[in-house]
Amino acid sequence: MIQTDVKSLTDVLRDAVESAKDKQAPQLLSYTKEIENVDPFLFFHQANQIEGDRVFWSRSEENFYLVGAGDAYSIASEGHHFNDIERKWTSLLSNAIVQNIHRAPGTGPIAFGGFSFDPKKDKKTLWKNFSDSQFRVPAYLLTIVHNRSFLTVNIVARKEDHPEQLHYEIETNKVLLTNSDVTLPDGPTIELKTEIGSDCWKETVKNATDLIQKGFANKIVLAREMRLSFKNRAVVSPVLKQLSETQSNSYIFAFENGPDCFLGATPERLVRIEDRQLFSTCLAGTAPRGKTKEEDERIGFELLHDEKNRAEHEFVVKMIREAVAACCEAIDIPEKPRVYPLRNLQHLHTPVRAQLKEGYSIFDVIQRLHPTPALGGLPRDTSLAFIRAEEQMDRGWYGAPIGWMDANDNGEFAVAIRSALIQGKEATLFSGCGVVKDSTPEAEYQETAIKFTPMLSVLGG
Ligand SMILES: C=C(O[C@H]1C=CC=C(C(=O)O)[C@@H]1O)C(=O)O
Ligand SMILES: [Mg+2]
Repeated sequence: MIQTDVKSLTDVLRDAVESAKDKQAPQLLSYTKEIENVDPFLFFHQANQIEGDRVFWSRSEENFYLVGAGDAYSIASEGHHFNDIERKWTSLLSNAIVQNIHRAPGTGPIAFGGFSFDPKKDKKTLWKNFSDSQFRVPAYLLTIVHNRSFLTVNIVARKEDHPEQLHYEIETNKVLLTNSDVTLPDGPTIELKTEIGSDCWKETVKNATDLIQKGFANKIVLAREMRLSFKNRAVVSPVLKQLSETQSNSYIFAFENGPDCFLGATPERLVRIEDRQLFSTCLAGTAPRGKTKEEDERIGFELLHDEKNRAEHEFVVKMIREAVAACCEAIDIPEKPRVYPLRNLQHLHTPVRAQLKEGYSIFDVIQRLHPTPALGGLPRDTSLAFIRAEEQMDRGWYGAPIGWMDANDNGEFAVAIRSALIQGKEATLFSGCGVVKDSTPEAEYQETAIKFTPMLSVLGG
């Protein structure tokens, strides 16, 4: 990576085109500048007018936002080729010209993307626009961090490009993206709501429970779908804004691929790496929220002491502890979970902290962690084989890692649950639950019903 001194955009564009000519190969240029504060939802909305797809990421408690417009560069593959993606990303960075004096997290060149849950599952047309592994470097990236806004322009310059022309395009797009004189349209209105294969799903839960009781597995996570039809094409920007306003303690994310947009509000962090510190989360075990403070506290207390939910949770802690031990030191995991409240439900939660050992990257951690028994089960192979064979749906990107990484080895991935795939006038919502020996189909059905609500409520439900 060539870090340039402070130069004007015109000058670095000229450098990039010259370099493309010298190398006879495209040259990635990344140029970051602090800008006036911008509303991230308006930026996302306006990004619809820029060629290419959009991405969104936020953690509202931390006032951290990443909003990407257009693709400067993409890396995609069928299958989970973690090493291959990492190699391509590292090689792209090593040849990039970067001007980023601020070096704030999430600024400069970032790769934003995700994975499918299980590349070995038969694919359904629902997910036809998504690859098993797919990352993009947004052409325009808004980063809001510590109450400051930054705009990074990532551009692949080619030998035949004219620096002045590129400059003109960038300036025009910048004006468009940061235009604050727009209002967000309304969210969608539902015409039809269908839960897919509920009876069959309950049957599968029963089969999984039987298998567990016979000792073939400890835990199997099973998911189901709900389909919505809207009156008009759903616009994503107001949905993201509403998610952000209603779902605290969550990551709000969106990844667009042509006419489709996968989005959600997930409470589950898979891994965050910051200055080689690793943070992960064990999240499993669920109960509803109470209507009054007393009822809420009673339900939370019962959840903490409930044998079935504690078992569901412990399988996750055990596996994450082992996975993290393989690539970290100074591991810190509390003995007991605590209650993690969300708007519509509460979970058992155990935070994980560790120090990533030299020679390991965020991809090494993802590869070891995915899928945790919060989405797959235990043992991993047995549960995945069961899901592959018995689950009636294609999870696609639901339940899989989604997130970003920057040029300084920092990054963060969440597990894409509480999510939906919006496709024009339709949306598919996903919800799953951990089946253990004491599970009953009806209780698991109710649990998955509550897990639809974060998405359903912002989609007009
Ligand atoms: C699989 C989902 O949730 C997981 C995460 C937290 C709690 C879970 C549970 O209690 O079953 C699930 O393992 C989902 O929301 O679709
Ligand atoms: Mg559960």
